[in-house]
Amino acid sequence: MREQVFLFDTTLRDGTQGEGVSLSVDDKLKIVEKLDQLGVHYIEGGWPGSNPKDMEFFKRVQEVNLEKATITAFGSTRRSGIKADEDENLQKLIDSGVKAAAIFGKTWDFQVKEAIGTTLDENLQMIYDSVLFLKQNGLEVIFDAEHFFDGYKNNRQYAMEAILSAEKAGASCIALCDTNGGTLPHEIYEIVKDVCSKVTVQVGIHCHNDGEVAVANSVAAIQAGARQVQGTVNGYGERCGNANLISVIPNLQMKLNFDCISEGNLTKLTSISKYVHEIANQSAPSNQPFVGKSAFAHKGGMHVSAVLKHPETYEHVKPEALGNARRVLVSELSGQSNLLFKAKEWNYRFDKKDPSSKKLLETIKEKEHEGYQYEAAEASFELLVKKSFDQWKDYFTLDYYKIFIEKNGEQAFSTEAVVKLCVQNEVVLTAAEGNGPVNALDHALRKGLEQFYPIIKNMYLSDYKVRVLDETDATASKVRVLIESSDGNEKWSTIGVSGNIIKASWLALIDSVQYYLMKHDSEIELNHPKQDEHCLGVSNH
Ligand SMILES: CC(=O)SCCNC(=O)CCNC(=O)[C@H](O)C(C)(C)COP(=O)(O)OP(=O)(O)OC[C@H]1O[C@@H](n2cnc3c(N)ncnc32)[C@H](O)[C@@H]1OP(=O)(O)O
Ligand SMILES: CC(=O)C(=O)O
Repeated sequence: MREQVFLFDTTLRDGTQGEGVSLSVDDKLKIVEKLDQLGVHYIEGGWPGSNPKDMEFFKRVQEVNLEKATITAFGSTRRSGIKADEDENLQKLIDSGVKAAAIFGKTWDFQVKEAIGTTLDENLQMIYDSVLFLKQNGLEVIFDAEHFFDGYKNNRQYAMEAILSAEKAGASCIALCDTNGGTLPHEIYEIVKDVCSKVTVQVGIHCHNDGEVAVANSVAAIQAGARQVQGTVNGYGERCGNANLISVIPNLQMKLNFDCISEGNLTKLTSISKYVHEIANQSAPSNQPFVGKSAFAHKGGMHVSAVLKHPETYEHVKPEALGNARRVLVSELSGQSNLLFKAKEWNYRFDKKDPSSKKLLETIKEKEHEGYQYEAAEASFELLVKKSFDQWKDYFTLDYYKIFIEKNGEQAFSTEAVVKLCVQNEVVLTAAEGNGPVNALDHALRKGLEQFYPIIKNMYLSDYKVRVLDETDATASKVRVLIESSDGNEKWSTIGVSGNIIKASWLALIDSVQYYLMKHDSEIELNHPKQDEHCLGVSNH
């Protein structure tokens, strides 16, 4: 039978101790609902004794209907020299209206003396009194044994006395904290095993990631007998963060056969991770294990060839089990298999032996050598594929463009672009102003095209990035321009490379427009008679 591991999420408390992470009450409430839907057992919402925001959270969360999660409030043991019922922090835990509290207490003798400046005996009494007081007021109490592993290594007897004091007072779980995050998995395993043989209540684990082993440490603790795991979504937390529950859960559930959440809910991990990154305004690392965009992205030709035969050749778990997806990247490291995968994705008929597919691979490698990077510009890559397979259609051709930049005395810069195109057999000459040369070109191009293809009014540039490819050539360097475009529903990326930034931008810009028109070809076909040779102009490229 699979054993249950209880999940204790502290994204809303320890997660917000991470630099740059700040959540409003509304943000916290939204995350609570997601965590509950995932099947998390305890959600630590904050520290009521710390600030009015957390107090408001505990008030408002009472109105949220939760299926599974127990909302938990965080605090510390009573201050030294006062009684538990005189301690404001403990009182606020009760006032917060929660059913469970997690309080931290010192278990490292050095910290008792140096950080809180009291005697070892008084600290044991503080732990006992505080747990008992909360219990007597009807709360379930989880005792966070702060710095437990450092304490155990320094003075094992005292560290054990501290947690036994919490157990004696009625704590339901003793969560062993690697507060400084410097302990290694083999030490965690040994120490947790020893503790599990000496306490009768549930043992939990709370790891920080300073040695970059918080997930491994959490897993080791569960293997040694702990049954509650504390951590945060995406590993946010003080300094280098906490154990990332988004990785801990699948490791425990898919590899070690523990139950953490229901099997079906594993597929929610990718969307929950993204959701929390979004709300916390953090960029999602592409290489985040299990759920990142690159977690199942195959680039090397050898890998793709094998993955097409058997995905498990280069995947440790199935991406779809986590709500993620397999991707194949195209680059100078590609083989025919990468193209085969992409062609299938886009419904092209593709034969590895076809000379045009070999030619396409060569073109990609040459272009990448020039500075193109197709893995970041899939729309440009798809256009390249279209060209190779003679499925290309020029929706317009360029005769010329001219750009005028004027700076006149005190006046601000003014920029104007003139574009001459051939569209549907008609010559079109337009001019437009813009904030800068690329913006002016964009406006002039659209002005010329909108009358023929009104649909392009829906698209806009959502991002524009320039990268200097060889900075040793200073202003003569080649640049790579990446443009991201959107129509509010879809996003697509295109690329241009040149020694001239305007030309690189133009190449990326026309790819973006060509791509959008190609994708909506069925909607514009009627307005698109065949071009006669008269007006073909020069190639866009
Ligand atoms: C390992 C962890 O992550 S613990 C959680 C850490 N998180 C936070 O600190 C965020 C929230 N904190 C806060 O809002 C504030 O620090 C408060 C409101 C809790 C306390 O603020 P202040 O009263 O101004 O105290 P301050 O933060 O300066 O110092 C902490 C005090 O708590 C005492 N203390 C620390 N740990 C404990 C403990 N386990 N039990 C009792 N007292 C403790 C310290 O000795 C110190 O008291 P002192 O000033 O008499 O030396
Ligand atoms: C309690 C806690 O957050 C820690 O010891 O790291």
